[in-house]
Amino acid sequence: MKKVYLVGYMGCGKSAIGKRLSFVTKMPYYDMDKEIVKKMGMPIPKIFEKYGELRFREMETEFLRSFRDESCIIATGGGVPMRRENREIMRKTGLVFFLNAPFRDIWRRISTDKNRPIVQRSTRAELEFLFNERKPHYLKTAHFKVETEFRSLRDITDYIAFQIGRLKGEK
Ligand SMILES: Nc1ncnc2c1ncn2[C@@H]1O[C@H](COP(=O)(O)OP(=O)(O)OP(=O)(O)O)[C@@H](O)[C@H]1O
Ligand SMILES: O=C(O)C1=C[C@@H](O)[C@@H](O)[C@H](O)C1
Ligand SMILES: [Mg+2]
Repeated sequence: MKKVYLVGYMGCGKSAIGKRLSFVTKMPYYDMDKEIVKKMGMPIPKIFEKYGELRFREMETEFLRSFRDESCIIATGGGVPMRRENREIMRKTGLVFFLNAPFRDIWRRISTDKNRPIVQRSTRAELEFLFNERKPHYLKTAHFKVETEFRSLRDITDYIAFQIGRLKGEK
Protein backbone atom coordinates (compact mmCIF):
# COMPACT_ATOMS: atom_id res chain seq x y z
CA MET A 1 0.00 0.00 0.00
CA LYS A 2 1.05 3.50 -0.71
CA LYS A 3 2.00 6.21 1.71
CA VAL A 4 -0.28 9.15 2.44
CA TYR A 5 1.48 12.53 2.42
CA LEU A 6 -0.04 15.69 3.89
CA VAL A 7 1.40 18.88 2.41
CA GLY A 8 0.76 22.58 2.96
CA TYR A 9 2.00 25.72 4.63
CA MET A 10 3.04 25.97 8.27
CA GLY A 11 -0.01 25.82 10.51
CA CYS A 12 -2.43 24.41 7.92
CA GLY A 13 -3.02 21.39 10.16
CA LYS A 14 -0.74 18.65 8.76
CA SER A 15 0.39 17.35 12.16
CA ALA A 16 -3.00 17.71 13.86
CA ILE A 17 -4.80 15.95 10.99
CA GLY A 18 -2.05 13.36 10.48
CA LYS A 19 -2.46 12.13 14.06
CA ARG A 20 -6.24 11.92 13.80
CA LEU A 21 -6.03 10.21 10.42
CA SER A 22 -3.73 7.60 11.89
CA PHE A 23 -6.32 6.83 14.55
CA VAL A 24 -9.14 6.54 12.02
CA THR A 25 -7.28 4.56 9.34
CA LYS A 26 -5.06 2.51 11.71
CA MET A 27 -2.08 3.44 9.56
CA PRO A 28 1.08 4.48 11.46
CA TYR A 29 1.83 8.18 11.51
CA TYR A 30 5.16 9.99 11.16
CA ASP A 31 5.94 13.69 11.33
CA MET A 32 8.87 14.46 9.04
CA ASP A 33 9.99 17.39 11.19
CA LYS A 34 9.99 15.16 14.28
CA GLU A 35 11.89 12.38 12.50
CA ILE A 36 14.60 14.85 11.46
CA VAL A 37 14.74 16.32 14.97
CA LYS A 38 15.11 12.81 16.42
CA LYS A 39 17.86 11.87 13.99
CA MET A 40 19.80 15.09 14.52
CA GLY A 41 19.19 15.22 18.27
CA MET A 42 18.30 18.92 18.23
CA PRO A 43 15.22 21.10 17.57
CA ILE A 44 14.61 22.62 14.13
CA PRO A 45 15.67 26.18 15.06
CA LYS A 46 18.99 24.70 16.26
CA ILE A 47 19.44 22.71 13.01
CA PHE A 48 18.89 25.92 11.01
CA GLU A 49 21.35 27.77 13.21
CA LYS A 50 24.06 25.12 13.20
CA TYR A 51 23.84 23.73 9.64
CA GLY A 52 21.85 26.35 7.72
CA GLU A 53 18.57 26.05 5.86
CA LEU A 54 20.09 24.42 2.78
CA ARG A 55 21.36 21.45 4.79
CA PHE A 56 17.96 21.15 6.44
CA ARG A 57 16.40 20.97 2.96
CA GLU A 58 18.87 18.19 2.07
CA MET A 59 17.80 16.32 5.20
CA GLU A 60 14.19 16.54 4.06
CA THR A 61 15.03 15.08 0.65
CA GLU A 62 17.16 12.36 2.27
CA PHE A 63 14.21 11.47 4.50
CA LEU A 64 11.93 11.06 1.47
CA ARG A 65 14.50 9.00 -0.42
CA SER A 66 15.18 6.58 2.39
CA PHE A 67 12.21 6.39 4.71
CA ARG A 68 10.93 2.90 5.43
CA ASP A 69 8.93 1.13 2.78
CA GLU A 70 5.63 0.82 4.61
CA SER A 71 2.10 2.01 4.32
CA CYS A 72 1.90 5.06 6.59
CA ILE A 73 0.77 8.66 6.99
CA ILE A 74 3.45 11.34 6.74
CA ALA A 75 2.99 14.98 7.78
CA THR A 76 5.61 16.77 5.68
CA GLY A 77 7.48 19.98 6.47
CA GLY A 78 5.96 23.14 5.01
CA GLY A 79 8.83 23.66 2.54
CA VAL A 80 9.05 20.12 1.16
CA PRO A 81 7.02 20.56 -2.07
CA MET A 82 9.37 23.34 -3.23
CA ARG A 83 11.88 20.81 -4.61
CA ARG A 84 11.16 18.93 -7.77
CA GLU A 85 12.79 15.71 -6.50
CA ASN A 86 10.62 15.82 -3.37
CA ARG A 87 7.48 16.30 -5.44
CA GLU A 88 8.40 13.38 -7.68
CA ILE A 89 9.13 11.02 -4.80
CA MET A 90 5.87 11.87 -3.03
CA ARG A 91 3.71 11.47 -6.11
CA LYS A 92 5.43 8.21 -7.05
CA THR A 93 5.27 6.58 -3.63
CA GLY A 94 1.92 7.75 -2.36
CA LEU A 95 -1.21 9.81 -2.34
CA VAL A 96 -0.68 13.50 -1.68
CA PHE A 97 -3.27 15.72 0.06
CA PHE A 98 -2.80 19.51 0.13
CA LEU A 99 -4.46 21.15 3.13
CA ASN A 100 -5.53 24.54 1.85
CA ALA A 101 -6.12 27.21 4.50
CA PRO A 102 -6.45 30.99 4.09
CA PHE A 103 -3.40 32.98 5.19
CA ARG A 104 -5.56 34.71 7.82
CA ASP A 105 -6.11 31.40 9.65
CA ILE A 106 -2.47 30.39 9.22
CA TRP A 107 -1.22 33.65 10.70
CA ARG A 108 -3.49 33.30 13.71
CA ARG A 109 -2.04 29.85 14.38
CA ILE A 110 1.67 30.43 13.76
CA SER A 111 2.43 34.05 14.69
CA THR A 112 3.43 33.27 18.28
CA ASP A 113 5.25 30.00 17.63
CA LYS A 114 8.90 29.81 18.66
CA ASN A 115 9.59 26.47 17.03
CA ARG A 116 9.33 27.60 13.42
CA PRO A 117 12.53 29.44 12.46
CA ILE A 118 11.01 30.88 9.30
CA VAL A 119 8.31 32.53 11.41
CA GLN A 120 10.90 33.84 13.84
CA ARG A 121 12.89 35.63 11.17
CA SER A 122 10.02 36.97 9.00
CA THR A 123 7.40 39.70 9.10
CA ARG A 124 3.74 38.99 8.47
CA ALA A 125 4.06 40.42 4.93
CA GLU A 126 7.06 38.19 4.18
CA LEU A 127 5.21 35.12 5.41
CA GLU A 128 2.23 35.99 3.24
CA PHE A 129 4.53 36.44 0.24
CA LEU A 130 6.09 33.03 0.88
CA PHE A 131 2.62 31.52 1.26
CA ASN A 132 1.62 32.83 -2.18
CA GLU A 133 4.90 31.71 -3.70
CA ARG A 134 4.50 28.18 -2.36
CA LYS A 135 0.86 27.61 -3.16
CA PRO A 136 1.34 26.60 -6.82
CA HIS A 137 3.92 24.03 -5.70
CA TYR A 138 1.52 22.55 -3.16
CA LEU A 139 -1.12 22.37 -5.86
CA LYS A 140 1.07 20.62 -8.39
CA THR A 141 2.30 18.09 -5.82
CA ALA A 142 -1.14 17.10 -4.65
CA HIS A 143 -3.56 14.50 -5.93
CA PHE A 144 -6.25 16.14 -3.73
CA LYS A 145 -6.78 19.73 -2.62
CA VAL A 146 -8.60 19.76 0.71
CA GLU A 147 -10.38 22.95 1.75
CA THR A 148 -10.01 23.47 5.49
CA GLU A 149 -11.60 26.88 6.07
CA PHE A 150 -14.59 26.68 8.46
CA ARG A 151 -14.08 22.92 8.79
CA SER A 152 -13.28 21.07 11.98
CA LEU A 153 -10.26 18.79 12.29
CA ARG A 154 -12.65 15.88 12.57
CA ASP A 155 -14.51 16.79 9.40
CA ILE A 156 -11.29 17.19 7.41
CA THR A 157 -9.92 13.92 8.77
CA ASP A 158 -13.09 12.02 7.86
CA TYR A 159 -13.00 13.42 4.33
CA ILE A 160 -9.39 12.31 3.78
CA ALA A 161 -10.04 8.90 5.38
CA PHE A 162 -13.00 8.48 3.02
CA GLN A 163 -10.82 9.23 -0.02
CA ILE A 164 -8.13 6.81 1.15
CA GLY A 165 -10.74 4.10 1.71
CA ARG A 166 -12.33 4.76 -1.67
CA LEU A 167 -9.01 4.43 -3.45
CA LYS A 168 -8.22 1.24 -1.58
CA GLY A 169 -11.50 -0.09 -2.93
CA GLU A 170 -13.11 -0.40 0.48
CA LYS A 171 -15.99 1.97 -0.08
N1 LIG B 1 -9.23 23.14 10.69
C1 LIG B 1 -8.74 23.43 11.90
N2 LIG B 1 -9.58 23.72 12.91
C2 LIG B 1 -9.10 24.02 14.13
N3 LIG B 1 -7.80 24.04 14.47
C3 LIG B 1 -6.91 23.76 13.52
C4 LIG B 1 -7.32 23.42 12.19
N4 LIG B 1 -6.21 23.18 11.46
C5 LIG B 1 -5.17 23.35 12.31
N5 LIG B 1 -5.58 23.69 13.54
C6 LIG B 1 -4.71 23.97 14.72
O1 LIG B 1 -3.69 24.86 14.31
C7 LIG B 1 -2.46 24.55 14.95
C8 LIG B 1 -1.36 24.33 13.89
O2 LIG B 1 -1.62 23.09 13.22
P1 LIG B 1 -0.46 22.02 12.94
O3 LIG B 1 0.60 22.08 13.98
O4 LIG B 1 -1.13 20.71 12.73
O5 LIG B 1 0.12 22.61 11.59
P2 LIG B 1 1.25 22.01 10.63
O6 LIG B 1 0.66 22.05 9.26
O7 LIG B 1 1.68 20.67 11.14
O8 LIG B 1 2.43 23.09 10.76
P3 LIG B 1 4.03 22.89 10.50
O9 LIG B 1 4.25 22.79 9.03
O10 LIG B 1 4.66 24.12 11.02
O11 LIG B 1 4.46 21.65 11.23
C9 LIG B 1 -2.72 23.33 15.83
O12 LIG B 1 -2.94 23.74 17.15
C10 LIG B 1 -3.98 22.72 15.21
O13 LIG B 1 -4.73 21.99 16.15
O1 LIG C 1 7.65 26.04 5.94
C1 LIG C 1 8.82 25.73 6.22
O2 LIG C 1 9.78 26.07 5.49
C2 LIG C 1 9.07 24.94 7.42
C3 LIG C 1 8.02 24.32 8.04
C4 LIG C 1 8.17 23.41 9.20
O3 LIG C 1 7.32 22.28 9.03
C5 LIG C 1 9.62 22.94 9.34
O4 LIG C 1 9.95 21.98 8.38
C6 LIG C 1 10.58 24.09 9.25
O5 LIG C 1 10.27 24.97 10.32
C7 LIG C 1 10.46 24.81 7.90
MG1 LIG D 1 3.59 20.00 11.80
